[in-house]
Amino acid sequence: MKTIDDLEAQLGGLAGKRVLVRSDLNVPLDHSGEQPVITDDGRIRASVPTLRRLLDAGARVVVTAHLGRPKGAPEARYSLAPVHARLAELLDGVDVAFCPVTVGAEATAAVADLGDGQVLLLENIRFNAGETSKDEGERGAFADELAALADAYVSDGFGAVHRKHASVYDVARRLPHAAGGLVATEVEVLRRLTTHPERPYAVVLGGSKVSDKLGVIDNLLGSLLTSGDRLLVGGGMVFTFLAATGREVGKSLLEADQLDRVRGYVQSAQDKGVELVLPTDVVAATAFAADADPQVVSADAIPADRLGLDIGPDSAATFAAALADARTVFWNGPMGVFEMEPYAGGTRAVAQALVDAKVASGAFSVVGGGDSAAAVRTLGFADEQFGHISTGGGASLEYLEGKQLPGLDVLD
Ligand SMILES: Nc1ncnc2c1ncn2[C@@H]1O[C@H](COP(=O)(O)OP(=O)(O)O)[C@@H](O)[C@H]1O
Ligand SMILES: O=C(OP(=O)(O)O)[C@H](O)COP(=O)(O)O
Repeated sequence: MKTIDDLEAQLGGLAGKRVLVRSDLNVPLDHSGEQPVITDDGRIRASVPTLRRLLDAGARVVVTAHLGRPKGAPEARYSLAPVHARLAELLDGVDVAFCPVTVGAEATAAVADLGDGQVLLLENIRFNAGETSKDEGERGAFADELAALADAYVSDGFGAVHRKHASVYDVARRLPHAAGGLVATEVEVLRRLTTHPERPYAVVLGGSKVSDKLGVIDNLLGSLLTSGDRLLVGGGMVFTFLAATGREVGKSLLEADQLDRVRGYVQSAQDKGVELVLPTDVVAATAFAADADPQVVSADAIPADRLGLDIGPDSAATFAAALADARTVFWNGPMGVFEMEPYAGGTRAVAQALVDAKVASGAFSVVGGGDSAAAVRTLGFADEQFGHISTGGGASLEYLEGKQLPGLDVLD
């Protein structure tokens, strides 16, 4: 992949050049108060070194990013305005402007107003249907508009490189381009996770993007994980596993159309000698709320009127034991709704197990994903206690599967 140094050489310097940077600024926001509050600014902080590198070279930096999953039209709760405020604080001493649209006359004028060494953050790129469109023509037309804003493109939004989206993929085909420092660092870690990894290898999966992440298991079992390795499943996706193995899951998250597929995974893990570790107990509540009478119940007997919001204490101990002697661990997706204290125990226990495995046996432990990174930080762990905290969950998983990632392929 070409670096920013290569791009600089190719363009004869970056001073005065308009550089479009795709960052991943998809940070968790707490909307319970009057103003949204960023609960973990890790992705914004991770974007800063590449921006500084470009600003130091005298570039005019246009940043584009998404927040959440709006449906191709503006929605106030997904505005990047709070992210702009934090980015401006982190880029102390730099002029950081915000444009309330992504493309068109207003964006063009805002870019024209940029001076050397200044930054413009464009509003959530997913407010435009062209960004995520499956129609190549529609996506391409939007990418043309984006490309018209800049002289060069830097891909630094590692968390989104598995998406074939206009700002991740198509725009790189239209402008001189390079990988930013964050993408380069993340790819190095992924290479270490896939090239002669020390075993036992453990992958821990959880979170709520169930349909996205269930799909990766097939390939993980076929490629990365071998006999003696472990796959631990918690979070929202576990209920599809419990249901697939004949258990009632009450009102828990369930992907009913994936049951056959998941039965296949269970069989495949058995055939390959990969230990599949599922929870034996669950913290179940009457509603998706902290005060909804959380109770520990057996995973075999989740009451019909309850939903599972965390793995239970016995499961947490089993998960920790399965991680204790692992030499390589990749973890994506919280074990429960860690944002509410009654459902944070499983995530805390898994985080502690990763920390312990690093101390006890020098395990290489990687935590990936926006919410997973937020979870370990808000639960009081420090980045240094892990081998690496990755800004990408789904992106890392797809790489581990051996898949081609559109946003990386296009940079080669
Ligand atoms: N049992 C569960 N039911 C519903 N949501 C869950 C459950 N367990 C975890 N979650 C939620 O999953 C979210 C994170 O999922 P995801 O986006 O897949 O992770 P990441 O951003 O780390 O890749 C968290 O906000 C958490 O509250
Ligand atoms: O949060 C993200 O991914 P992650 O939850 O897998 O870490 C990225 O910003 C990608 O977002 P998307 O999964 O809505 O495309």
